[in-house]
Amino acid sequence: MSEALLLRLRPRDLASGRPYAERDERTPAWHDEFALGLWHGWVRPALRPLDIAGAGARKVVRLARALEVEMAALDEQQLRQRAALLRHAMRRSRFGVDAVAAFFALVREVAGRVLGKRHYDSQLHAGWLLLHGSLAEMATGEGKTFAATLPVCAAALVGLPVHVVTVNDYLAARDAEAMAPLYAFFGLRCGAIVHELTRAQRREVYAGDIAYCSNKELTFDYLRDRTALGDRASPLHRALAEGGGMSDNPATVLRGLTFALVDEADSVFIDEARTPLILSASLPPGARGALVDWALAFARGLQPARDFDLEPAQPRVRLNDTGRAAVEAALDSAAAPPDVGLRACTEAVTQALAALWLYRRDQQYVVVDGKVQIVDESTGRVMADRAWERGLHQMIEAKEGLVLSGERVTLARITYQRFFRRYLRLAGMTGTATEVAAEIGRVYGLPVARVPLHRPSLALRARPRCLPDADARWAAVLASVQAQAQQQGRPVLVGTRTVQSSEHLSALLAAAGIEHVVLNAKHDRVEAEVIARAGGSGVVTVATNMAGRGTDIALGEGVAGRGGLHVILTEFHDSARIDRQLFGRAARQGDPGSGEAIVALDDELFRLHAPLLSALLQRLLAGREPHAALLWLLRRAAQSSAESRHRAARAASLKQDRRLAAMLSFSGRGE
Ligand SMILES: Nc1ncnc2c1ncn2[C@@H]1O[C@H](COP(=O)(O)OP(=O)(O)OP(=O)(O)O)[C@@H](O)[C@H]1O
Repeated sequence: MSEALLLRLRPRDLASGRPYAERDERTPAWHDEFALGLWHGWVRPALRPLDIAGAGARKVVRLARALEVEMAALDEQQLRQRAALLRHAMRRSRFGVDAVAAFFALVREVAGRVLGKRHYDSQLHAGWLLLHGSLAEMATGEGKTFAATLPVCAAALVGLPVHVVTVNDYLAARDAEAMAPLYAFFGLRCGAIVHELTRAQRREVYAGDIAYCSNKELTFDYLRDRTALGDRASPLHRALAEGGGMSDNPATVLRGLTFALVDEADSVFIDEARTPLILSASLPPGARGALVDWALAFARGLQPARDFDLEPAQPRVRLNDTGRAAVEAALDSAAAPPDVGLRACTEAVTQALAALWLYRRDQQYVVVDGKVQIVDESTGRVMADRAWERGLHQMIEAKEGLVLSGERVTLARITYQRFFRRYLRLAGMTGTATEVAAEIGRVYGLPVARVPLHRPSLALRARPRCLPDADARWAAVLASVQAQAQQQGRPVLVGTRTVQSSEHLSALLAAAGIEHVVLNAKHDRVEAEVIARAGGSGVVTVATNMAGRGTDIALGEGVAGRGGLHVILTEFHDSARIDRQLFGRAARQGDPGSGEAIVALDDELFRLHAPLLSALLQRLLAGREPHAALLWLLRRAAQSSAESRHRAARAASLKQDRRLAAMLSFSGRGE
């Protein structure tokens, strides 16, 4: 949305408790999407040397630098007065270069006084790009959280409600608390939305100027608002409301989707965009319990290949003709559940097979307090309140011998793709966007722009190693931990892909007498303390992907002199971006640090996504380590196959979401 329109929003358009400002979604025609993909994927990268977006940013940096001395001479009162003037100047000039540069110089000065740190030039550069709705790619550790305060202050000061979106509650609370004093200086109210808050508390936070929140909490709040608004969420009703024909609706908590700044944008826009968010209500389990038990018992008697085909890479399971015939025959027997047709039975058996063969405890889910909780593969975190669809969740509960939760009915659903496109102004930042720039441009309309490094990186990367099997890998990891932590006194972060492997490694470390801490979806309550200690000399931290993104490990006394943090990656992820994020925990902001990958040839990634090549290598190498070039090839093959599968899943999910939305709006329901 253009600045002119954005800045024309009046306070009453942005009040809470009424149908609110958001972009009306129009499904782009295929040729528009194609053209956007071409532009963002090929033309823009080719134009990068001209760096059109960067020209404005560099001018902002230059002008802000020139104002440094002048700003430093102002006292607090004068700084506030100047901020009030610049507020008008930014509005009038629609966030023009001169006004924004002067305002950024002022924020930099204030930050130095109230937070004890001043924005680097690279952060000013990023700030300009973000304010104008780009996806700023800043290397890991360059200080995105702090850079975000510049556009956030500018937008909030001119009266736009700002949502700073991050990937989890821990980061939302941490960032809001750390940055609050800066916002307070300008009289801006900032708060964090975390899972525990009530609706009333949420409304209070959103009513402030700046809300830090996780993508999940924000989207669910939106879905609840849309459900509360019901039919009145349509553009027609909003128009009526603007004419004063509709009363305020206290059931909503948000104040519209005006400006969102999404941290770790590739994680939110891409990795988490495969599954839609579903607002559901629980029905009592009722008669389904009998069907679930029967299907599970029946499925236990079936055999792969004979009765069903397994496709773990998808992941999918399909009954074949023999399996279907067996279900049909079983229906006639006395043990079959009463009053259930063949279709429902076949579906239940298929779900039971998926529960038994595809979903493993401590990998795709954990059992905490008697409940099955899904673990998000890319973030390593529990996705509270999410459940698998179409009875699969209950099937897994039955497999684990837990009390069945009720069947769920969908009240509203939306994918992140459709949700974030509704913001009038959207911006994002991440350390890893290049690979997905085309998709982000096509789907979200966001151009990707790279921000120069503040200081040259001192990261050291050892040659990746690929051991013949998992046991050999763990032995090598143990040896490396001993060498780095015990002999050299460096802190070591070992990243594992699943909860199960983190526990396996933990047992091995304990047996070897190596003191360590574990951070995974089962112990997420201790996260802040674990991270606070993880940079100490000789401290060993074993963590799933929970520590793979956004986590800032501060180096302890004397650690930089010993080489800084050492990161060990024990399994490649489906996407190279996630690997890079894990390595990005070390060597931040010009600190020393290093990383190494120690993987195994029989890792799931290779087995599922490059089965032929990995089998061939296993045969040819017969226990030896592959040459670096061969490992590179294997990794490329597996990761690009996994990524293209995920891309297809995202496209399918978006298509289904649009179809369902069209059906629901046709039948008179909002979402
Ligand atoms: N201008 C600055 N002056 C001093 N310290 C800074 C500055 N900017 C950021 N930092 C510090 O640098 C560290 C890294 O910042 P932060 O965690 O925001 O990085 P990041 O870019 O978000 O990293 P990641 O990509 O891993 O999420 C933090 O400890 C932060 O306080």
